[in-house]
Amino acid sequence: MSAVIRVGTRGSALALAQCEQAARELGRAAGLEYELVTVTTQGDTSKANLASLGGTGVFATALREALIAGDIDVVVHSLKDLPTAAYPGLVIAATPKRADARDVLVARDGLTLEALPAGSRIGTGSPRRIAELKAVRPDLEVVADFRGNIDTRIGRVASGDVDAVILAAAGVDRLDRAEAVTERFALSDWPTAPGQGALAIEVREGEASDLARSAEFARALAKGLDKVNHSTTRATVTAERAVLAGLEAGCAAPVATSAIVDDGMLFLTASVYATDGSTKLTANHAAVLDSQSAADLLAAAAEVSQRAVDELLSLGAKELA
Ligand SMILES: NCc1[nH]cc(CCC(=O)O)c1CC(=O)O
Repeated sequence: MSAVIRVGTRGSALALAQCEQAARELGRAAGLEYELVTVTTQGDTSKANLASLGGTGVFATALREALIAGDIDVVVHSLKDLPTAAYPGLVIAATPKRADARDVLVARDGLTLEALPAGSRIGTGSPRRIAELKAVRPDLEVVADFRGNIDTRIGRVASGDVDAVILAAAGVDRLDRAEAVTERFALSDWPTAPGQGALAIEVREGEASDLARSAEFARALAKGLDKVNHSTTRATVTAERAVLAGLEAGCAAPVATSAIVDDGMLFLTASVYATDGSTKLTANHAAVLDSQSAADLLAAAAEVSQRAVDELLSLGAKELA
């Protein structure tokens, strides 16, 4: 079959690298060729601080509009940047196997967070990372007006502009910059953003619509999406995002959640921070998995996230987030 899957992506180096990898897997699984289609989003062009843009969907909206219009067949998103609210007419059809969900430190002279001298300047604009940092090292100085792509951010350490930056391991690894990392923070004491390190492949709902190019193409694409979906990743990110939705918080909120599947159980840790790091509320929950079936995993995800939301709300998360 000669049909080509048109895969929409942002144009940043990271977006292109991760999209290329996901598209290659999807093409192979579907038995179809693929091409990348770059779409510029508001998050790419705006100079404003991401938190002040409202956070929700600044990277996703233009891609989603192109998908609805039928200009592309699928979109590869960083799941972390996708608002939790459903987008009418679109569904997340696959979440490929997640990369490293941790945050990392890139510091001068090989330093760890503990070894950085008091007063060191740390670059990050993420309210979650600022709150987590202030909770453990209130003596460091946060440089919060800090944007730019991953190479730029790492470059600001090399140039001495800041002493360290905090980044997502997945982004650094995907861009082959792991050599710059001086510490990877354990998820158990430094949980990260819901969905961090995971990709979401989004499609139009009910691909039988007249936008689909042929029934045969739609069937091959659906089969490929099913194959690249990783059910453990799907369950863990579903649990994490359900916490964010349950707290009615956005992706810029100081909410950190990390779920893992280990030893026949699904574990979830969820924390809500006061922006200044002075208060941290944490809920830890686990559910036993009867089997590793997709349905079982999703049932466990729903259960642990509901329990975490209930606990965080009863602890007063609404007043903090
Ligand atoms: N908010 C920007 C963003 N969106 C996804 C990633 C990294 C890759 C990922 O989490 O999948 C990053 C960069 C960062 O937070 O350091």
